[in-house]
Amino acid sequence: DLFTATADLQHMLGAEKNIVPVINDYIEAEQERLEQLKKFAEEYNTRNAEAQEVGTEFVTNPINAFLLIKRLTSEWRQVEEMMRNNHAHRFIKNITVRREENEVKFPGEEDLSGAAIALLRLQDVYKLDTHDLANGMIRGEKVGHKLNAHDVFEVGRAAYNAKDYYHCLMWMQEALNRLENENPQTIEESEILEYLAYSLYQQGNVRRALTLTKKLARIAPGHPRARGNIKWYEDRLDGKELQGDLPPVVNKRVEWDGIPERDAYESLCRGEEKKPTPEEQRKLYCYYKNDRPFLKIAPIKVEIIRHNPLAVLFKQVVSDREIAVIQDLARPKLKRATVQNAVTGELEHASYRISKSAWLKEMESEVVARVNRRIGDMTNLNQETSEDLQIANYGLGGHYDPHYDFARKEETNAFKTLGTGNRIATVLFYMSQPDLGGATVFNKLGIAFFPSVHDALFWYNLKRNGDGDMRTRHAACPVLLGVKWVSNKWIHERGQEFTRPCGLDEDVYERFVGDLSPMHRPI
Ligand SMILES: O=C(O)CCC(=O)C(=O)O
Ligand SMILES: [Fe+2]
Repeated sequence: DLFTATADLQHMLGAEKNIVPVINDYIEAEQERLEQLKKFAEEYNTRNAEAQEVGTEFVTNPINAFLLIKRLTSEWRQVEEMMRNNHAHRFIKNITVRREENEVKFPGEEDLSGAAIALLRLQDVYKLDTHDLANGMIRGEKVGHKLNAHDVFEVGRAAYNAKDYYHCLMWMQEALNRLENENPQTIEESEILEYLAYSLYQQGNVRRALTLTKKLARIAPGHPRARGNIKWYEDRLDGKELQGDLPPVVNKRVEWDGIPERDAYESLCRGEEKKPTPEEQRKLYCYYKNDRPFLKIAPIKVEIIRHNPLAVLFKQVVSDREIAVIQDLARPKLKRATVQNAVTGELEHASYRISKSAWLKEMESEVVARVNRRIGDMTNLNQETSEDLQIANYGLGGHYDPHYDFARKEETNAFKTLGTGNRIATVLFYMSQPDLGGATVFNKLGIAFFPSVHDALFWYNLKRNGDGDMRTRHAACPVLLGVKWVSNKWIHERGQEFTRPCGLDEDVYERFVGDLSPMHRPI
């Protein structure tokens, strides 16, 4: 699939460019063929005109009779042949071969529905209006093309296929509105009506479903399902509620989609943060970190974002050149991100994590090794047991729903093979800055962090007694506009016995990065 990473989507522009010469060559070949056919027609015409002039006597002449027969047999076969000799297959084959040889990346059905579902996700999270989106508007700005009725219908159809009748209804209604002003129309009204009726029914409005289906039967008398559907909706109504005004359309979003904290998460994505109290604010500060030999000459700027649990931002810790090298190394390796099934322990694709990622080993490049060393200097944590550097590129509406980076007690299979214990801390480098959206949000803490390129966010996932810190539940919000690249380093427990010793009580927390104090001392 292409839609899960913008790095791959960019290849599609090449595919579109490739199509133009193919269509043009095809048109040229066809024009030649049609010219020849025209010549045949002209010849038939002149010869027939002569014959008509002579009249019925024309065929009493054996030579003429022979020629006429020939024209209607062997010559006609030639014409037939030429009519059938459409060159389409040759050109289509050409494109198919190139697709298979992967010279050009072509999106498939999965990409079309993935892109449509991405629009719906963005619409919900960022509260975007269907009509505005269909006009190419995001947050009052024109960012893209206007969609025609067929485009809008296609989005609605993807919602329907995902059994998402809430969005199906909105988009089918919009498709219908658009169709009214179209000339020529890009889709048949009857197609829209069938979907619209069904989603109205699913959203609890059987009477409107029935009314629309009756209209469908009227405008498309031969429709294969209209009659049956009318009967079906009538049966649902069971003769009741047939009189009076049609009930208003109430289109409610499905409340349960597997994310218990959905509303809180989405509002954070929109930047609706819980503001820190003046008291909390007073305790936030920046400092130069120079507690390691290398940092004496190149201190690192640290910004404390919040306390207990501590979250900090390391400022300007990766350069443009390093980012470019890392992206170039990662690009050919990008694979759709997987998530671990909590029950089976298997890795699988999931709609709640849309991105592509790659792992980079230290041996692959001095740049990767250098970044790893820097992480040691940033965090004071032992890097020998860390995972390789993970690079992620988010795709259309790319996101990662709320999750923990550490393995919970019940997830016994996680990280077992590594033998390095749980993920004690996370470093998240921002390697690009999306134009809109794409925040990292901590929904329990009520903070949203909008990517700032070159910086890295850092937090401890485990408490000082080794238990997972449930307050670190976090998510990557969908990218609304632009490109999001991040790079993660997951640091493990093993080897941190001296770099992050256990605290004396369960609530001990760091007041700054690398704070070794064993006591709980609130600030
Ligand atoms: O991309 C982000 O903002 C967060 C990514 C994340 O949480 C993860 O990959 O575990
Ligand atoms: Fe995460």
